[in-house]
This record gives sequence, C-alpha cells and structure tokens, in this order.
Amino acid sequence: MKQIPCALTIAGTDPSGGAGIQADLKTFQELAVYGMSVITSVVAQNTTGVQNVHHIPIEMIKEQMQSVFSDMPVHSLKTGMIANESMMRVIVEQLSKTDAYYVMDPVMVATSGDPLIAEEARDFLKEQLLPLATVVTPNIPEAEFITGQKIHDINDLKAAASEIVEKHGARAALVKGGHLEGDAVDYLYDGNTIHTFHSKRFDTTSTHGTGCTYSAAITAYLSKGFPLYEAVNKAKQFVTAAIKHSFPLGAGNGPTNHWGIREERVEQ
Ligand SMILES: Nc1ncnc2c1ncn2[C@@H]1O[C@H](COP(=O)(O)OP(=O)(O)OP(=O)(O)O)[C@@H](O)[C@H]1O
Ligand SMILES: Cc1ncc(COP(=O)(O)O)c(N)n1
Repeated sequence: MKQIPCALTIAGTDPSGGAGIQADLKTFQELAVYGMSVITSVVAQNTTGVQNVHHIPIEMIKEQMQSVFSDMPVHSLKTGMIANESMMRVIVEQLSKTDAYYVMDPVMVATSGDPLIAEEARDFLKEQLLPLATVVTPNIPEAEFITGQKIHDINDLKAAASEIVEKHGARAALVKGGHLEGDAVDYLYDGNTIHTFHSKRFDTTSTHGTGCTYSAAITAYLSKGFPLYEAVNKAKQFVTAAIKHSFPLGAGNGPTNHWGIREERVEQ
C-alpha cells in the first residue's frame, strides 16, 4: 500500500495567512504532503506587524505533540516560532522520542521587526534545540546571533554555515542571504561541502513568511525521501516562485503565493 508522506509543523499562527502554521500547511498541501500542526502561540498579526500574542500553556503543547506522535506517522517535522524556554524544553523532550527529519527555522524576529521569542530563550534555542536539527535555516540576523559574528558579504555567509555545523552541532546549516543586497543566494553546509542556491532578487515587498515557506518546503521534500541537497534545491525553487508570483495584499509586507510554482509550470 502506498504511504503518503507526513509532515508536522510546530509553530505559531498567522491569521492573515502569510507566515507561521498557515504558511507551513499551505506549503505541505501544495507539495502533496499530509500536513499536521502543533500550535505554540496564537499570534494576532498581519502584513503590518504583530498586534498581540497568546501563548498556549506548556502542558497543552505537550499534549498536542503526544496526540500526533501516539497515532500518526511523522516522516519529517519543522519548528518555527517557539516563544520561550519552557516551550522549548517540552519540545526538546518530545523530539528526543522521534527519528523524523527535523528542520529548525530559528525564528526570532518577524519581518515587521516585532520580536517573536523571548530574548532570554535565544541561548537555549542555540544550545539545546540546534544540535537536534537535521538542518537549521537561519537568516542573517539569526546566523549572526548563533555565531556571534557579523555577516557583511557572501564569504561571511559561507563561514557562518560551516561554523554552525562545526562549532554549534547542527547536522547541516542553510544560511539565507535574503537580507543582503544583490541576488538572493543561500549557502548549505552539510558537514562536507558548501552548496550554493541562487536566484535573482525580485523587487517586491511581499516577503512576509518567506522563511516559513522555505523551511516548510524543505520539510515536505525530506518527508518525500529526497536527500537534503535535493530537498533544499527544490524548496529554493518553490520559495522563489512564491516570491515571484506574490500578490499585493495588505498594507505592509504582503504574503507570498503558495501556488506560485503552478504558475511557473504554466509559463514553461
Ligand atoms: N526579494 C527577493 N527575491 C528573491 N528571493 C528572495 C528575496 N528575499 C528573500 N529571498 C529568498 O527567500 C528565502 C528566505 O530568505 P530570507 O533571508 O528572507 O529569510 P527570512 O528572513 O527567514 O524570512 P522571513 O521574511 O520569513 O523572516 C531565501 O531563499 C532568500 O534568498
Ligand atoms: C507565527 C510566525 N512565525 C514566523 C514568522 C516570521 O515570518 P516573517 O519574518 O516573514 O514575518 C511570523 N511572522 N509569525
């Protein structure tokens, strides 16, 4: 009997649909993967920023994870917004019971500049969650926090990817160059080789949720059995198409278009 790939996201919500759990589930669905979710925080947010946050009680996060793991296959999972250390502790405890591929998006601050995790939880994220990751996907500010080094150019990006693996214990690191100028280039270090993923930069402000969408696409492709390099390569194409075909929604940084990849196929 054919088994459907099953992927889980553990993250916060975005009622405006561009980031967080909503972006992750849209991505899973688009890539024909069975999507599941554990909600860590309910976030009142939209394209202009974060208006309010309600954290789910720790026991409830644990129970959601137990509900999934006791009944469902989980071939891969990702974490996004995990707001504080108590949440991180319970997630680490539950993750130690699975051998699913783990994609860690070390979400710290929203595109709008609003903080999404407590300042004092950052060290725990770096020291306890990061070493569990199959791959961690920091943007530049997140990679700067993890390594303690400023990133000015692509050489610094590559050095950060290596350091996050060699010194901080992730199995692989994908450092994203979305916040640099020029082409949108990301570097993956897998413990052996630095791989480059390249796209031209689109002149758009619709970048709300790009990091969520990218990491969810990597998670989806890993659940389908693609090796890490291929999963990232395909996910880069997915997020690039989502940015290219994004729509001007909302008054701030608009969302990406999760069916952008379909528009690519129509154009070919
Ligand atoms: N304007 C753009 N045009 C093309 N690709 C982009 C653009 N901005 C970002 N990217 C790409 O989108 C992906 C997400 O990168 P980014 O560095 O923006 O992550 P992030 O900051 O975690 O995202 P988020 O906005 O969700 O916080 C990367 O592959 C990056 O290269
Ligand atoms: C629940 C949640 N998770 C992650 C992000 C980051 O996405 P972005 O940096 O694009 O705002 C977000 N805004 N909300």
